[in-house]
Amino acid sequence: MVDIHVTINNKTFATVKAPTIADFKLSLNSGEFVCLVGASGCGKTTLLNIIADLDHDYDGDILVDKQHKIPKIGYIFQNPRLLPWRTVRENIELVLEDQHAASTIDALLETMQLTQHQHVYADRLSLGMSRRVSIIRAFAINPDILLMDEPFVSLDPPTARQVRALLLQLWQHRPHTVLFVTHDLREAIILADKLIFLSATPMQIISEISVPIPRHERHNEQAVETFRQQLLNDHPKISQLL
Ligand SMILES: Nc1ncnc2c1ncn2[C@@H]1O[C@H](COP(=O)(O)OP(=O)(O)OP(=O)(O)O)[C@@H](O)[C@H]1O
Repeated sequence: MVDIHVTINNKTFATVKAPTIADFKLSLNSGEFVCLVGASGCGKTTLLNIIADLDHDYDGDILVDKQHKIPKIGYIFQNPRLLPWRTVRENIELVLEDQHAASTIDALLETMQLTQHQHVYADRLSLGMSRRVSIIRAFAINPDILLMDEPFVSLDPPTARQVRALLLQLWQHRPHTVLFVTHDLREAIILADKLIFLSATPMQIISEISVPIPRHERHNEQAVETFRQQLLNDHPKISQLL
């Protein structure tokens, strides 16, 4: 686990006049679960792509434990991106080379309740199962940081609840620094240590708020709802982002 400091002085796409991101600083403490909440199109995916080193065309830098280096990234997209002609286990094996891979995969499959499905081809899985496989794949490489771009969007509510709970279980067994993008404030409150609310054009941080609800009470819908209402009352700008 590592601390990550992101500075983006300016990110402007060639075809767009105004900067998409400007004067932006974000610090992620080692092992912290941070949720980014911002309106559609404000620049969240652009930020994740810069951190993942998929986009170099910006003015700024990324520091990993105070050094200039590219963090090892686990990137979980909305689309699970599994190879349909490979089984669950084979899709995970693709990202792991070391000799301890088998026991690592066994443990991850068990935590994500996929042991019985490990030999099923990926195109036979439900969306919720595919998302669980993509989460395993990202954790399996033991990344410095996990980037998650709305990974539970379009799941029905009970499946989203189940996958969220399994993700948290996995994260608590194997703590990682996580940057998680969502439009769903309830989801953000359930998952995050810290919420970061973002403005658009250019994308900047409006507020950073720690979630005071203890982890063992996050399943309590009333506690989550009370905090959500309090946030919306205390920070009227937040409701405009959702
Ligand atoms: N390759 C590109 N070329 C030009 N403009 C782009 C490019 N990629 C993104 N943009 C623009 O940058 C802005 C931010 O896009 P981005 O996808 O990062 O937003 P987002 O916050 O992730 O949106 P959403 O929540 O809808 O996924 C948008 O106005 C988008 O049109």
